[in-house]
Amino acid sequence: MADSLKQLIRLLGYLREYKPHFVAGLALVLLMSYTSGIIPVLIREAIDGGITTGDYRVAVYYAVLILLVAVLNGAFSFSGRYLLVKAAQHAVYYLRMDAFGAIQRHRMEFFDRTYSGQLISRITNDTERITRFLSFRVRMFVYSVFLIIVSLYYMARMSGTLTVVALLTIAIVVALNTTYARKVRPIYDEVRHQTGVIASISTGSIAGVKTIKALSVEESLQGKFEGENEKLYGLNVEATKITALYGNAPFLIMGVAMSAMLYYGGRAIMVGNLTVGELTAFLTYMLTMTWPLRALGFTIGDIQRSLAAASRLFDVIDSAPAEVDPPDAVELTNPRGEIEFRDVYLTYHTGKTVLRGLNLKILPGERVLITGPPGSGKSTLLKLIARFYEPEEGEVLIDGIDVRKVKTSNLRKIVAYVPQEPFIFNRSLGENIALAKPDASMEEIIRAAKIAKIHDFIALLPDGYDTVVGEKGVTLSGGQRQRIALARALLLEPKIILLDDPVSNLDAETERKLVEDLEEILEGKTAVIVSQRLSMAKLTDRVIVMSDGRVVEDGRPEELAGKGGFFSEMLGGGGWNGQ
Ligand SMILES: Nc1ncnc2c1ncn2[C@@H]1O[C@H](COP(=O)(O)OP(=O)(O)OP(=O)(O)O)[C@@H](O)[C@H]1O
Repeated sequence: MADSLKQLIRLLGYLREYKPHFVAGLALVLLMSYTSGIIPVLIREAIDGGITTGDYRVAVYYAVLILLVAVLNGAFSFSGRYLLVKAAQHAVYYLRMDAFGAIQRHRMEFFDRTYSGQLISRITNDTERITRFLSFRVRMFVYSVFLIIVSLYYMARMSGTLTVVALLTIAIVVALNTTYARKVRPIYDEVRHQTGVIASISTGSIAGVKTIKALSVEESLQGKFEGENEKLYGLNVEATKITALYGNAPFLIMGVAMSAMLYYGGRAIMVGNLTVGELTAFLTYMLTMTWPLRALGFTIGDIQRSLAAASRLFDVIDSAPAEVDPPDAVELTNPRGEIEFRDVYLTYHTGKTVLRGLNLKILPGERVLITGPPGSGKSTLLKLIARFYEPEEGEVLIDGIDVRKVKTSNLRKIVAYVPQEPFIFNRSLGENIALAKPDASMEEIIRAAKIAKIHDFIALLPDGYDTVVGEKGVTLSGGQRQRIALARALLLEPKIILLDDPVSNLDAETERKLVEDLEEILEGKTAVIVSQRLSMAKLTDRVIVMSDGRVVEDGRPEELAGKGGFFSEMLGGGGWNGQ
């Protein structure tokens, strides 16, 4: 409870300069409740003071008054809703910005632990729920509670017994609606989840259509889809059953209450304890309250859930590092490109220890091939140089400085990491190359593309560098994607270039060309290349073989070729010169 209050206060803090709008919106909602609550009293006056006494002018007077109050009620409702929705949208705008910023600041490890779908849901579903809460639920809550108070006040002044009947009815209906909301919500959550499952099977089957057709697995996929579709159907039927039962029960109870009022009220009128106007007012109150009572049941259940959504978003925000760099971070102005691992240990969040006391020094301008069996920690080594992960023990140094002490923006300029499967965004080729330097000039982009040997291909496209890649745009081959990623990396003129398995997805001819071009691309840079391919060894002047997180072979390729270890096995008995 105290926790929920804290979340609520923090959430309201996001209203910032829109707090007055929010407060004014709430005040207008109160006025709206009041104007709704006063109408039955005016009806009573019209009946008792005009209709039953035959005073035509009194009846007309109240009719006009009711019309005026109704117009006011509409105006309050409109402006209250407008102000609250505007304020809520602003609060959620800031919240979304905060959450997105925090996600950007999070370290790689966070993304290993968190499902991307969950994060997307935080930014989309959770913020949507909070918007609804701040604009609609809060409004309905305030409106309903205040309307009930106003109604009970006027009712109590007319008849104690009838007010007790009304009060009992209110309690039962709110309890029923709250139970209904509590029962149906988990099912609707499952419906939402199941709809997601069906969507992901559909997208998977569309994205992976080639594999599905190649393996002829359409039928088994259809079977899987059918199973999930049946589940969704079952859930919807269950929700409908609960809705049918609980959705109608409150109307029945209201009906019972009104007939009891009519019976008791009728007798009270006959003995002169109640007027016709008063009874009509009571019945009108019951009708006026039917919908607010229903909304109240839902709102009560939703407060907790909306605050839980807010709390999930706050968790994402709070767990992100406030600053990416430590305050004493330095810049390397004239990097030489030396890399050193000093007794480095790394364990991933899964508990898997990948590096165990790694020691390694790579000299400026050296070209090193890192090879070894799968899972031996080769890619991890590259990721530590780029500081995607930080060692739990030991240090990774560039030019003798711990990478943790180098400003991230500076480090990204010095070290370029080209992943095995580079991500090409659904944007233009020019934007994709200039990703790390959005203000790069066209000359810079073209220069990088030329060095990466992709310029000629781009120049031949009708839209050149403005050609959009991806859905509804041009499709790139594996080799072209690699070269775009290389151009992207080269744009910042890095001193150190890290290539993670650059040729694994390429055919022999594309691989041969890339190796040839890399000779030029890597000119004057320290290069660390992870690969199992011999073609890559041809490019390098040193080979390091990793096994189980340690260096087991280290030397010039021609030296290692004859040693009978992993590298000479990789040569397949052909020897270094024989290749
Ligand atoms: N982000 C991560 N979270 C948890 N474990 C990881 C992560 N990345 C890698 N690992 C694990 O660490 C071990 C080493 O992985 P790494 O990718 O460094 O090996 P590798 O030698 O490059 O393998 P490959 O040649 O198959 O790419 C593997 O067992 C892998 O499952």
